[in-house]
Amino acid sequence: MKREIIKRLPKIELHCHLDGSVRPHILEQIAEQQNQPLPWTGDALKNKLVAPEDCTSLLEYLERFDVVLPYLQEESAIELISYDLIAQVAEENVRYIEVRFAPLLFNRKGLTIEQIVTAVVMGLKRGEKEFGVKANALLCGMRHHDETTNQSVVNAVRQFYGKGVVGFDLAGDEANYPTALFESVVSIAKEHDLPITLHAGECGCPHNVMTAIELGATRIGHGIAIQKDDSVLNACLTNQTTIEMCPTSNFQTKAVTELKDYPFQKFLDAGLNITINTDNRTVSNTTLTDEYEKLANWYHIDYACMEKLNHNAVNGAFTSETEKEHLHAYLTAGYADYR
Ligand SMILES: O=c1[nH]cnc2c1ncn2[C@@H]1O[C@H](CO)[C@@H](O)[C@H]1O
Ligand SMILES: [Zn+2]
Repeated sequence: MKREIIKRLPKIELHCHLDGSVRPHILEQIAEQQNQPLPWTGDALKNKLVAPEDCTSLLEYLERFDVVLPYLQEESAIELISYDLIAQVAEENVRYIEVRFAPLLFNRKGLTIEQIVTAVVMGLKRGEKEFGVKANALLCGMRHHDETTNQSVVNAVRQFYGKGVVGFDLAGDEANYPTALFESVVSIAKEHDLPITLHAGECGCPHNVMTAIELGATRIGHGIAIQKDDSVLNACLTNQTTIEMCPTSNFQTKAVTELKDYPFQKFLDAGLNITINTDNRTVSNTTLTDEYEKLANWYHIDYACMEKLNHNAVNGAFTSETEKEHLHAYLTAGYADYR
């Protein structure tokens, strides 16, 4: 399987964090504009932004975000990284992307949640117009934030729903903040019929996935721990839950440590609606092309399988039925010569 072909084939991405996908040269540009030059350049800067080779946990992985966040507190910077993410994915023919971020990590200098969300949506729309990639935003509550703070994120999803924002997510430290703690916050999203995808099953706990489904999530971020409990796997099958797998990230965060324990083939054979994603392009030092290339090397998947994974992503996407029809048709045409 040729990398150039994988790169060129149409792709859909459902799980990509904005703040984990800031290219080093863009961060340098922002730092200069803000008169807070970075203390590192070149490889030293990259090493600060990318999760370490010997990363031991999700918490250690998440420490990487501390480097970029101080620079993402102004509207122009937020707009620029959003636009640049679309530029990045256009290069590898991602046709539709859902970009997620936690608005209340960008308010250290006093920006309101409306200003923050508007800046992201403007950047995504500018990218959409220039590169022809459809982009929608997902707003993340953070597990370490209090209930009132996370409720204001759900309110922002309501306010911006259909105006560039398409759903709610919960990100952050799953091991110390299990999904059940967020019942009331997620219920508000559910009561208002807002689409929900939750990070769950990234830290060894299958019951977090079960709780997420019970609370109304139709998609699960990572879901690796589903392999530990057949009742959870069956619940995912019954509910046709979409699973957003992120192979590189899953090894870095130690959701798995050995290839033999990675559940891609198991999930595929079981008939789960799995999709492939980058999670964080910079922190995980990856692209969607890299992720598919890894799967091709590890599992010898063919182009037809890649096409199926992308159709799964369209089915799980939080977009209109008309848009989904267009995306399915685009995929079908794009893979026609490679089945
Ligand atoms: O794999 C992950 N699991 C849980 N949380 C994550 C992951 N990647 C990024 N974030 C968290 O989501 C926030 C909003 O984008 C990031 O700031 C990071 O803290
Ligand atoms: Zn994630």
